[in-house]
Formats: sequence, C-alpha cells, structure tokens
Amino acid sequence: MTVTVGVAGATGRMGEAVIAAAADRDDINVALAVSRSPGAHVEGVEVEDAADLPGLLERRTPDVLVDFTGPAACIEYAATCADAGVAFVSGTTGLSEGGFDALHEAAADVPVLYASNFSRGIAALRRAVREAVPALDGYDIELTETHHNAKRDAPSGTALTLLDDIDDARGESPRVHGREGEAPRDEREIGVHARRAGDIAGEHEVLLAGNHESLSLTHRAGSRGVFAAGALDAAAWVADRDAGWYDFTEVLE
Ligand SMILES: NC(=O)C1=CN([C@@H]2O[C@H](COP(=O)(O)OP(=O)(O)OC[C@H]3O[C@@H](n4cnc5c(N)ncnc54)[C@H](O)[C@@H]3O)[C@@H](O)[C@H]2O)C=CC1
Ligand SMILES: O=C(O)C1=N[C@H](C(=O)O)C[C@H](O)C1
Repeated sequence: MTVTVGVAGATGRMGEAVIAAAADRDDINVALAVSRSPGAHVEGVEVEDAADLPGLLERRTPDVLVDFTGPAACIEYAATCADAGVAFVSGTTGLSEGGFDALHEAAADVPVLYASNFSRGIAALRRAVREAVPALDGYDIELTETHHNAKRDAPSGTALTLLDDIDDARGESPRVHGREGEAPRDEREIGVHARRAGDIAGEHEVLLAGNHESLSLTHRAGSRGVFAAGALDAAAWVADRDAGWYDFTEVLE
C-alpha cells in the first residue's frame, strides 16, 4: 500500500530531508509540500503556501501530514489536520505543556504520532537509560546534548524526553542547567548541558558516575536522514489507525 503524505516545513532542514527520504521509498508518495516560503521545489516537489493548508488538505487528501516546523505552526497544523480528518505526525520540539495539550486535543479526532526524536538509536538509548538508572542507584547523572548552531530550543526535545525517562526510573530529580560560580552538586540533581556548534545533526550523552566508575551512554546522529526515515516509518504505520495518541516506540515494536 502506498501512503500519501503532506510535508509541513518543507523548505526547512528536516522538511527537505523528509522529502529526499520519501523519494527513495516505494511505500510513500509526497502529495503535498507546504512552507511559509512557497515557490521553491524540493526534489522536484513544488512547495506551496502553508497559509492555504486547509484547502490543500481538502483537495489533495493526503493520508498523513508530517510536520517539522516550530511550536506555533505545529499546534495550528494539528488542529487543521483534526478538522480535515488527516493523520498528524510531528517531530517539532520546543512545545510548551499547553502545546502538547493542543496535540492531545487533535488526537480526539485523528491519529497523532509525536516523537521528540525519530531515530532508532535514540529509542535504544532510552531503553538502555531506563535499565542503567535503577541498576546504578545513587550514581550522579549528567546529560549533555550537542546540536548545530541554528537550533532554536534548548535543551533539546530529546534531552527533555531522556530526563523524563530518568525521573520515571528513579523519581523526580532537580535539573540544573549548566553551572557557574559557587555551584556545589546536590546529590540527586541532574546537570543538563546544551552545546551549539557547526552543523552537528544531534548528539546526546547520559553520563552516570559513582563508585569509582562511570558509564557513558551516547548517541550520535550522522545525518538528518535517520530522523526523516523514522518519521516516514511512523507515517506509514499510523496512516490507517483510529484517532488517538501514538508513540514512536509503538512503530518499532
Ligand atoms: N523529532 C525529531 O526526530 C527531530 C526534530 N526536529 C525538530 O524539527 C523542528 C524543525 O527543525 P529544522 O528543520 O532543523 O528547522 P528549520 O528552521 O530548518 O525548518 C523549520 C521550517 O518550519 C517553518 N516554520 C517555522 N515556524 C513556522 C510557522 N509559525 N508557520 C509556518 N512555518 C513555520 C520554517 O519556515 C521552516 O521552513 C525543530 O523543532 C527541531 O527541533 C529536528 C530534527 C529531528
Ligand atoms: O533541532 C534538531 O536538529 C533536532 N531536534 C530534536 C531535538 O530537539 O531533540 C531531535 C534531534 O536531536 C535533532
């Protein structure tokens, strides 16, 4: 079965990567690409005006809209998809709690699949973290993420997901974002460090140290292609599901 997708944020780094990845797949057809800077072509696909999204969804009837934009657009497009009966897959980060509430509202009408990171390696890292944290009870934990110099939100969405995983594994811990001056470490705090440099696609390290040993669990994305492939796997998986909230881990089961 071929799944038809629309791509929102089509002229952005991830939007372009998604369209490029779709061009190599037989199971996905890009029926629509939108951006707030229309007129360009990405991999031969014409990019149309995102302001026309409601009408475009009605006319092109994609099965799924894949969104990599910004928080405001993500919330707006989720509601537009809910109205149009189109499944919504998003990897947009930097959403507030209210933003996630809005996505959950859309999930009452259509399938919504959200992931702060669509790489399989991060899914495996999350499993490793959930196992390591209780096994190394009392060890200090520090989390470091490194991204390209154009990333807007910090810490990354993936870092926030990993922090939630750590909280689930050992109870809620205070988060300390960087340290400066007199800053003695509290026993349970998690130091969170966000680095921005060059064109690094995305790196995350969870460091556990204590008892004269340290364990570093690290993931490095070599290109945006890994995120794009995962998002398209998610789109293919969610296309014919019932309305509801879905997680990327379900796609990998
Ligand atoms: N979940 C995952 O696996 C991944 C998530 N991301 C996230 O995806 C998002 C996009 O990342 P990039 O492609 O690097 O950013 P980008 O800045 O290159 O592209 C974003 C695109 O969205 C559009 N956009 C932003 N706000 C908009 C608005 N209010 N209305 C209409 N269009 C709007 C921009 O014009 C641009 O075309 C970020 O939140 C990033 O953190 C990025 C990589 C992987
Ligand atoms: O903005 C990015 O580039 C990335 N954003 C996501 C995040 O915030 O975790 C995922 C990935 O690390 C790349």
